[in-house]
Amino acid sequence: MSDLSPSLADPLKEANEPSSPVARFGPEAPLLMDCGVVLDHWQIAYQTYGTLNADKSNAVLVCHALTGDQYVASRNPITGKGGWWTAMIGPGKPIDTDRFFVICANVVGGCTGTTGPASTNPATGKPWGLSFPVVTIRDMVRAQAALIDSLGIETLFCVAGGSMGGMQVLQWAASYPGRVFSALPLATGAKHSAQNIAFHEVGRQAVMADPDWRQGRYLEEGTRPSKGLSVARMGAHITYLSEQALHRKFGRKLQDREAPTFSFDADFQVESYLRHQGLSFVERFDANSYLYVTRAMDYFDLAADHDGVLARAFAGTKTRFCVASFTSDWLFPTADSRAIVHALNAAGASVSFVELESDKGHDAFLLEEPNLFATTRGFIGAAARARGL
Ligand SMILES: CC(=O)SCCNC(=O)CCNC(=O)[C@H](O)C(C)(C)COP(=O)(O)OP(=O)(O)OC[C@H]1O[C@@H](n2cnc3c(N)ncnc32)[C@H](O)[C@@H]1OP(=O)(O)O
Ligand SMILES: N[C@@H](CCO)C(=O)O
Repeated sequence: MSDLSPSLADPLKEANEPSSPVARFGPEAPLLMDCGVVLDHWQIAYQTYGTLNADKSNAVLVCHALTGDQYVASRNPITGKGGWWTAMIGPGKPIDTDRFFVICANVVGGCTGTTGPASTNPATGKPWGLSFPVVTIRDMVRAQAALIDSLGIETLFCVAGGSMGGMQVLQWAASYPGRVFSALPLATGAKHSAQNIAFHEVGRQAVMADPDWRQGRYLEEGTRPSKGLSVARMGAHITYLSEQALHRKFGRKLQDREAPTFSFDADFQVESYLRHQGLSFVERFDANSYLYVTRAMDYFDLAADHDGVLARAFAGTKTRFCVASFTSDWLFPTADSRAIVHALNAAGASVSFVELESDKGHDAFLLEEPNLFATTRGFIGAAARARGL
């Protein structure tokens, strides 16, 4: 397996050169959003890696998760860190940029260059804030389709992503069935569960309870609701891990001390770790974007868009699917993936399914998981042969 699991020891060393540094696409056509608003002026920030072939048949669209960005396989200029999926994408890697043209775009509502609540509303000259229209997963995908059109790509060879990225993969397959040759939804679901909505609501309330949030107008008022956003991330981060992973990493070990301090300082390593996750998050993410993007996930319910029957979302599909879940993922448990697979089978789709053994929880899809790399390599390789690539 060692050739399938590139080292993550130095993510910057692993980072690739994007073929489109800081590309921005500002379409002439307005974006019609599910909430009924028409966004006249908008843009998408995206990165590409590898080379588009002559007949434009080798494009892989990678969709990012909740707080991801377009820097999927190259240095992120905001954090200075390597891309979030450098283990998966690059020359010779499971999504091989020597063969495929990889595109990754920041979602609408996001905060790394694509239009979102922190962008300026041209009508007022001020940040949109909460006057930005509520975004759905389908809006994100509609915007990506405009980008893909602009690149002259009719059919994507593959659409891949985990978590909220996986929701976009499913939405792509449902909205544009003729434009997706293969689809790789990972650690995801066809709807957000009540428990997941509940966790998101706790996070949003933490943001909105911060007095520096200023009813969403903090950019105009020169404040930042860092404390609220940090607490939101701390809570959410627990859901991305697992009990086993927390025990393995930290157990009940104390942080830089021999004994409890009888205070509310971060005595335990796990407390110090969560504080670090919260603090580093607020340096790279906008609080209002957090409200909008979590909401988009909450609203996602693909069956509801098809008379309550998920299989109808995939009726007549020719797309080849590979669905994967992780054993320790309690945020998007294997049952969620099975529901997708049942619907795909009912729709007569070509689908394979794998439940990957891992104790790393939901975020396992972001980590060095040799079995995930092997699955991806195998699925993409077979699809490429079927596509004649
Ligand atoms: C698909 C997408 O779109 S990507 C989405 C956006 N990106 C992410 O969500 C990535 C952020 N998430 C993470 O980092 C998640 O923790 C994981 C699970 C993916 C990473 O897992 P791992 O690589 O195992 O890292 P781990 O969870 O141990 O965290 C390491 C960090 O915690 C810090 N840390 C570890 N122990 C402690 C401690 N006791 N006290 C304080 N900080 C600590 C490390 O210094 C390191 O900090 P750094 O990231 O600033 O360098
Ligand atoms: N930890 C990842 C996945 C969450 O689903 C993120 O923040 O985007």
